[in-house]
Amino acid sequence: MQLLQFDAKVLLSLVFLGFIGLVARLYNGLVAKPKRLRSLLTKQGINGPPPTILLGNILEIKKARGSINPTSEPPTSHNCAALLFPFLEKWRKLYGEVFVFALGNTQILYVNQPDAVRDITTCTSLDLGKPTYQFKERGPLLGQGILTSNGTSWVHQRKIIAPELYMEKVKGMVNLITESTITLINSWNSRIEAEGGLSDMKIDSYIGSFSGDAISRACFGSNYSKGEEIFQKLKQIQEAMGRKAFLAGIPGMRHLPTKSNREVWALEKEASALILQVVKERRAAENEKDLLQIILESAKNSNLSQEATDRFIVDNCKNIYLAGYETTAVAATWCLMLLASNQEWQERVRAEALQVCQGHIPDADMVRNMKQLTMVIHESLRLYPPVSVVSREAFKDMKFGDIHVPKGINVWTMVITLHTDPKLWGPDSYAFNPNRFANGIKGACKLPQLYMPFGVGPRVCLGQYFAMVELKVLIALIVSNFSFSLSPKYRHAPTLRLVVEPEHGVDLLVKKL
Ligand code: HEM
Repeated sequence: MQLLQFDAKVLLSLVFLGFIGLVARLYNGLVAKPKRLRSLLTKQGINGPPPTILLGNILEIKKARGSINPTSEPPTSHNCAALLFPFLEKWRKLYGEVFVFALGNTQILYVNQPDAVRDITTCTSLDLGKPTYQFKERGPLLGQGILTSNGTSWVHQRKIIAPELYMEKVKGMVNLITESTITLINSWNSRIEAEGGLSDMKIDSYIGSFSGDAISRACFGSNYSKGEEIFQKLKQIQEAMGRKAFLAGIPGMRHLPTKSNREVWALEKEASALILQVVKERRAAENEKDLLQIILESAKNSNLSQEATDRFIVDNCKNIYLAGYETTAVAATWCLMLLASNQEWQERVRAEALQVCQGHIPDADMVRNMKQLTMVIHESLRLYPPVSVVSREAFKDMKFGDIHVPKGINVWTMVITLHTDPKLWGPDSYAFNPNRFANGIKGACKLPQLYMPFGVGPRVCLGQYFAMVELKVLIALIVSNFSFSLSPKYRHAPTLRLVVEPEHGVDLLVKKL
């Protein structure tokens, strides 16, 4: 009995120690392993001063992000890098434009040194590609479409999709985009009328619906309402994945049939089934020339098995949605926030839109002629770039200038930091001043290649023309129909989810003109 009691105590202690060990392992999995990183880099023979190896502690990062104090004042300084990445900004001041740190098991080379940024972002070697850890984490959401693939598979997909989003093709889509915008204008009109001429509204869901509608029309043509259903499913997958984010970081957890994993898998199945249903209907009709049709035809011509063809179609539809929906929606939302807090620019953009469009719905030529609006959009994308970090993984040892990039390391270029660096943009780099773009991007920045809201090089955004036209049509029609200012409800708190977005949304006081 005595022995048994002792055994029970020992057993309990062992269980307890095991539990502590497990917690420590999990925690350790979330923080850096500097020793391993140091030996990895020393083996690669890095020249010059040794890189700084830091403990990228996820808990510290979370704490720093949580300490942002939202304010109701209209923002006058827009230093998003300091708000969103305080730890990286601190290290940058201490260690310069190139250093190494680790985030969990991922080793990251921070590179914001201009020549190295140029060499890395424009590198055409297939040995430098999209980080593979992202596919693992976001597998159900992205699959293996153009956004996540590398090597010859990426080359193949890019060749098919890119020509469909060239400027010439996008010009033919202006009418689709105006249809989506008019839906938004009508719903704002009804709401303002119902609320007695002035509405205090959170604009995010309206802008999100606009962006989803526009991309649905471009992708699925006449089946766009089905496109919206698919798109709702993708949003649900994204939300469900957000809920299980913590567990997803634990090795092996992604594949276990936990409740949250099962939810994601079920949603993924439903989204795939919906996409394939549209494809089936389409095969019967075969008279459309939208993005889905192009993807379909190319899949048909590439001798893939039925299963591989289906996967190719489903993954690329998902990728185009995900690449094009939230990015454009937040870009438009930030731009409207900036116009609401800078009345002078709102009036300038309105005067230009009214003069260029003369009461007509904007067409491709009118869109091209709105110079003030282009300057405002450039400035808005400079201060609030939806994609704040561009990342790559080296698939073999590489060298850029005197920077050695060991195989397996991830390279981060901080777009958000480059966009507001006073050395590149002058002393007013944190201020909203669209005038800096009066002579184009070259006139605005000392090193114009470092202005990269759409990325640069071989993986530059395929949807940049489409996105610019969307933004221009939307803003031009909004300023032509309404005047708006920031609501007292607005709390300025940029936050980083998949993209840089307003944590509490954007509230505007909107009046009909
Ligand atoms: C304001 C809106 C947008 C912004 C700021 C944006 C930004 C970006 C950036 C920075 C990249 C490059 C990432 C890298 O180099 O790793 C990218 C890639 C991409 N974007 Fe966009 N994007 C926008 C809208 C769109 C739209 C509307 C579409 C589709 C219609 C789209 C489709 C894509 C695709 C397919 C890629 C992947 C290209 C590749 O990897 O080869 N984007 N985007």
